[in-house]
Amino acid sequence: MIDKAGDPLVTDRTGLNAHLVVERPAFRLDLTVEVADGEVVALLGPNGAGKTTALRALAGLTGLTGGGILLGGRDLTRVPVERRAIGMVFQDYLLFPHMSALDNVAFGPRCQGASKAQARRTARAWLDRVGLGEHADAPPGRLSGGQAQRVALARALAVEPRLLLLDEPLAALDAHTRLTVRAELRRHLAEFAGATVIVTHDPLDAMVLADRLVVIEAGSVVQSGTAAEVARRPRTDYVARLVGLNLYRGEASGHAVQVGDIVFNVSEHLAGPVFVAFPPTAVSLFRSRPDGTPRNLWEARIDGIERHGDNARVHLDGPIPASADITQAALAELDLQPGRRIWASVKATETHAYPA
Ligand SMILES: Nc1ncnc2c1ncn2[C@@H]1O[C@H](COP(=O)(O)OP(=O)(O)OP(=O)(O)O)[C@@H](O)[C@H]1O
Repeated sequence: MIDKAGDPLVTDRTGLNAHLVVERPAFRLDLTVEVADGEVVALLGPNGAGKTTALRALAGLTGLTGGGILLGGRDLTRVPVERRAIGMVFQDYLLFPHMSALDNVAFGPRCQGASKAQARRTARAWLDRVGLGEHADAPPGRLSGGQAQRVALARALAVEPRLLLLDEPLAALDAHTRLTVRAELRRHLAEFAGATVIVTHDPLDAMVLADRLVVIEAGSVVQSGTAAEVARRPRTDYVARLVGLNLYRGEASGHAVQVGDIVFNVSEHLAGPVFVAFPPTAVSLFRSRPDGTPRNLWEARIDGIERHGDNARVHLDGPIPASADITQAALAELDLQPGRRIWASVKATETHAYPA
């Protein structure tokens, strides 16, 4: 079978099915990304995890050293960038500075063989859709950050791609613009029929824009699922910090979990290797050792304090690293200072344990 683009249709699969292997001297990316038509998947991960490399490999800008890419059943692995039916939005938008917004958007359809008039009609329709019809003649230099982002999105969508790739699409915007543009982008993504992959550092962008998260660390997928699934059962320190939880590996025996020298009482009944997670708000701090059970209790050293409005996050080191959220009033009352020793405890009902 041959599809419209003249390439062999190798399967009847829909959406994106990719196994990306990119080997470099000091880095190896090896991950599988599956995205259904109409689905938005966010690739999240720390610096250097391989997010951009994965996106560039999907686009054909970085060659694969193994694996392959199917898009709508077509094998794209050896198809050159310009024939991939892919739309891309980069962090800094990469608009052509000497062309008007309209010509920037018309560029893709033109490259696909549309007549000049037809390409401009398509571009105008897209600029109207993103609310920029009135700025069609403006060069990128006369657009605000939010407007340039919308032109970049219109340009990516004007080629009617089957796959949309967004690399930190909101990173260049100030906080206020980001809020509105994020909401608009979500609306456009909901209307887009193809598969979308978005790379972001920002958990909020990921949660608002994506149906599913794929967390990458050191070139591999460490966790994937909906934001709620990932947040509920983080499997690495990075994910735990992302969702604001304290996370430890331990050994469970019934309701007790041994984490180093500390025993946590947990509500779950488990055996063998487990994770124990609890939010910083579940940690209580005391100047002297509180009476009662020695479980869920440890002596720590204050490593640092961050103040946020009425609250403070206290970073603890000692037998286990942990964060505690307390009120500014409690901070003053306990006279907490970096370097000071303190007792920390956490309620069993606020810990959550699950198999590792
Ligand atoms: N062109 C290149 N040549 C060689 N190594 C590269 C190249 N680009 C990236 N790398 C390396 O590949 C690894 C993955 O980089 P990549 O940019 O994909 O990570 P990332 O997750 O997008 O990070 P960031 O969030 O910092 O953008 C890093 O170790 C990086 O130093």
